Amino acid sequence: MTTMPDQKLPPLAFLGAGSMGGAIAKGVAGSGLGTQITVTNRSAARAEGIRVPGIVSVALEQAPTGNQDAAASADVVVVGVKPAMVPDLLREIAPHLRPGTIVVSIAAGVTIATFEGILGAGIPVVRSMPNTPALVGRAVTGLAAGTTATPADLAVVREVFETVGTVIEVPESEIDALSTISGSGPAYVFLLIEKLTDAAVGKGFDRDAARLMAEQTFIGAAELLRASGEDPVELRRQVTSPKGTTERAIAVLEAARLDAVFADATDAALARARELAQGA
Ligand SMILES: NC(=O)C1=CN([C@@H]2O[C@H](COP(=O)(O)OP(=O)(O)OC[C@H]3O[C@@H](n4cnc5c(N)ncnc54)[C@H](OP(=O)(O)O)[C@@H]3O)[C@@H](O)[C@H]2O)C=CC1
Ligand SMILES: O=C(O)[C@@H]1CCC=N1
Repeated sequence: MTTMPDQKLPPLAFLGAGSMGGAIAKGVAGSGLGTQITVTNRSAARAEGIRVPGIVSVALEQAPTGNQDAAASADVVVVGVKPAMVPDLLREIAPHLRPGTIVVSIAAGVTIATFEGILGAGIPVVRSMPNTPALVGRAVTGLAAGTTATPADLAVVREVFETVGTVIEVPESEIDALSTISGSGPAYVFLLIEKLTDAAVGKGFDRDAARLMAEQTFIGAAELLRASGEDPVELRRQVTSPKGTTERAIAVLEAARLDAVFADATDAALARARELAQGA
């Protein structure tokens, strides 16, 4: 480790600055914990979008050895490209990693065995599954240690992800299932907001008013859940006046078997993670 005395985190490299890699990098940079963060990205346009204080952003269009250089100078390298691109990227950086450099996966489906098979025994691997609220310090990240990652390696990666939210350590066998809940979860929430907004438009509100009602209701409910520490079942009960209006709406939602819908949706995500593991 080459952590400077005034730095809380080791030097980090993020290879691939898309929705997820970019959100973590920006979230870590915004956390105020001084560290060296290098981010690479294939296109200059997206590299430009990540050029914020605390981040050195490198576009491969302009610096073709950017991944190799970033990998060589970091203690923790986060691989942020699409699952299908992971093997090629690992083969590209493997000769340039210093022994002991921790390589962190954020890729859906791709196994630790795939990482370790390409990187070799001297490179500890940690598999993670974050989510995009990392950008605002509210991620949920699952972490699973590879076969040669030590507790100290895992602790370093935990520290990085704790700067952008909550960390849950799980065995690798549970990472895909966790991904179907928290990895994909923000998309489910945004879909529900979209649908509630559409319902408001259907009641005659203009789209701006509809969005305000739907979005602020979600944000307010989430904040109430967080601040109260109450069970969501109890908070729902408090809204649902006996013989009132909410009771009727909830009855319709329950009749639509939301439990089965969510079970099916998360099963579909799990099946896709297993396809991705096969390189599909
Ligand atoms: N999106 C999410 O909510 C989550 C995503 N993940 C995982 O994160 C990974 C990335 O997904 P996501 O962020 O959605 O995808 P994006 O397409 O948004 O990001 C991938 C980024 O990688 C860049 N890139 C492609 N090839 C290279 C390369 N060789 N070197 C450097 N950069 C490269 C792309 O650049 P350009 O577009 O400029 O060509 C792009 O900006 C995936 O493995 C996914 O499974 C995990 C949890 C949640
Ligand atoms: O959709 C995906 O494949 C990634 C993994 C979890 C969230 N986004």
